[in-house]
Amino acid sequence: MIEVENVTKRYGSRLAVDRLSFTVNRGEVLGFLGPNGAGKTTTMNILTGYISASSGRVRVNGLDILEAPSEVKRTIGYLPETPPLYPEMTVREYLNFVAELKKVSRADRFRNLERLVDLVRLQEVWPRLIKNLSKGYKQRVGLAQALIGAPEVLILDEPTVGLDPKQIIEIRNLIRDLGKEHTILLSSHILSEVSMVCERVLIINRGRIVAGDTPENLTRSLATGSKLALRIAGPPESVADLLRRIPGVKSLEAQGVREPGTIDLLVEAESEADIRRAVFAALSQAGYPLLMMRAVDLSLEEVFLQVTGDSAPPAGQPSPEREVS
Ligand SMILES: Nc1ncnc2c1ncn2[C@@H]1O[C@H](COP(=O)(O)OP(=O)(O)OP(=O)(O)O)[C@@H](O)[C@H]1O
Repeated sequence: MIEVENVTKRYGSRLAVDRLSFTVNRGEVLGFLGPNGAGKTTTMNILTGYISASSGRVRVNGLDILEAPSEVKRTIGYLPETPPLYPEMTVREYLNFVAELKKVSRADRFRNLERLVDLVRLQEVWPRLIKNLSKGYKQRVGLAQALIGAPEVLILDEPTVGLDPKQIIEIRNLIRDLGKEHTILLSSHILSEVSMVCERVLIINRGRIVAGDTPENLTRSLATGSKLALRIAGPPESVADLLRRIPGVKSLEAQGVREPGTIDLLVEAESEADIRRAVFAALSQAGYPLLMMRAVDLSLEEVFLQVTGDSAPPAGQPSPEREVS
């Protein structure tokens, strides 16, 4: 649906996007993840025809953006980071105005807008001035303007930035619903957001793609060995000695005491080794009750930091844990 081939963008001597190539398949929700200044907005502006690339090629639905700009623009709905709203207009006036700009025929306009208002849930604020709306509603109006003219592709630049937690959940749910009928490219620097909403993620850093896969595969492929979080009732020294002797155990890390008389440990296994049964058997044989065992995945935060060149995840950001027993 979208083919980006070797796209480079320079601002003077600054290289914002460096030989970027990727495709977005029809019906896919693709996350575009990267730190500030990575080149996300620049890429999106090129895809939507707002700015031109210094070199490279973009095709949407088989059409080259430089050869058929109007057709390509009709296929794409764009929600820039700051939606282009007119504060002195009511929601109704503004969306009618956008429909006019996008040359939606008068006959289709009413039906188009009625459906949109339903979809984006704007009924309540339809007659109100845009300047008086909350940030969450303004973002919905922004989404509605992107959806006018029924484009197949939606390009959303940081759609939840500046929203409160409730508004963020609402907008994410809305994007997930829109993903059923649209091809979506969504940029974000919030890792949990892309893993919740997107089927595939591209991580971009300094204008280049440094990783791309499903969120699950990214976390799996970069994991060096599996980790287990354990809580065991028993004397810390003896428990640690016992665990160290189990074949396949690579390292142990004390996690402190969270329940009196118990010890919490993080056990890292050699790559591919499944040590769960051996851990259970050794502890039960020694009479040390195993109170908790969880597999600990590499978080998307850790993947992101690995591929963007930082060495460790920020302090106080533990990996999400997955219950296995
Ligand atoms: N109009 C411009 N003139 C000069 N440099 C620019 C311009 N727009 C962007 N840049 C630079 O290009 C690089 C990529 O910027 P871009 O806005 O695309 O990144 P981003 O990933 O969207 O970042 P953010 O998450 O902060 O919006 C940055 O170094 C930025 O300073």
